[in-house]
Amino acid sequence: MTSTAVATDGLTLRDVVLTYPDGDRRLTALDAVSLRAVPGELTAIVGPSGSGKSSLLAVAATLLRPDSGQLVVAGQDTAGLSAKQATALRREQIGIVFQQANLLSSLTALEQLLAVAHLRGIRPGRARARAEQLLASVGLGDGKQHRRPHQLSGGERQRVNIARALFAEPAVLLVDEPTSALDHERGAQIIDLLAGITRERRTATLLVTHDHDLLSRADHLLQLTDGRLH
Ligand SMILES: Nc1ncnc2c1ncn2[C@@H]1O[C@H](COP(=O)(O)OP(=O)(O)OP(=O)(O)O)[C@@H](O)[C@H]1O
Repeated sequence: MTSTAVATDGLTLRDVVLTYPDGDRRLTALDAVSLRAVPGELTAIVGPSGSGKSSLLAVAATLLRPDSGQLVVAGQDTAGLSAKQATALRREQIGIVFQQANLLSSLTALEQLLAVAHLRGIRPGRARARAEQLLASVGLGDGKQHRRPHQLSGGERQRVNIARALFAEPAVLLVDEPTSALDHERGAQIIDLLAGITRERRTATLLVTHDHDLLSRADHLLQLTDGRLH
């Protein structure tokens, strides 16, 4: 089956069902979930532990294939994609900010971004200029780009994480509990940063969170309960 281009940008899920094996039955983690995240807008999903938030992000990131339903990323229907094609789509169109900044302990902030550039085969000179510009845009311009993770605060590490996710200029930005490891003030700064990035870079941003400050900054707010979206 070949993939079909669909006249829609951002991210669309339609009637997505995801189940996991559960003994001799199946547990329904996502129950006919439909949503649309559009460029330039921040869509937040809130839900209790076990409601399916991580599962939803994993499907949106093409890391898990749903049992049924449709996922469209930047106009590309993912249904017919091979694993290799899905990886290529993820690399080009999707930025993922995980809950814990998964930074490599031996690399400086700048090198974390250059490692991504290397994997993508981007010329070192060009990559460095872009990495420096991106780090400056998330507030890490003043020499902090040469620090290693242990020399940065939790909020600064999260900024590196965000800059890294933006390296490929993704159409879709997926964010998992970005403020969970931060105090109130640092969390608020990260929220401002994500809201600004969404508007300025026109990313279709989908984030899951418990943080009520974050929720108040979202353009759209959806509630997930037992795998169903309201
Ligand atoms: N790999 C798996 N195998 C079996 N069941 C799973 C698996 N991953 C998640 N589940 C179940 O699917 C449901 C949704 O889990 P998910 O991790 O998506 O929820 P969540 O809202 O992200 O929870 P939390 O906030 O605690 O991270 C839960 O009932 C969970 O136990």
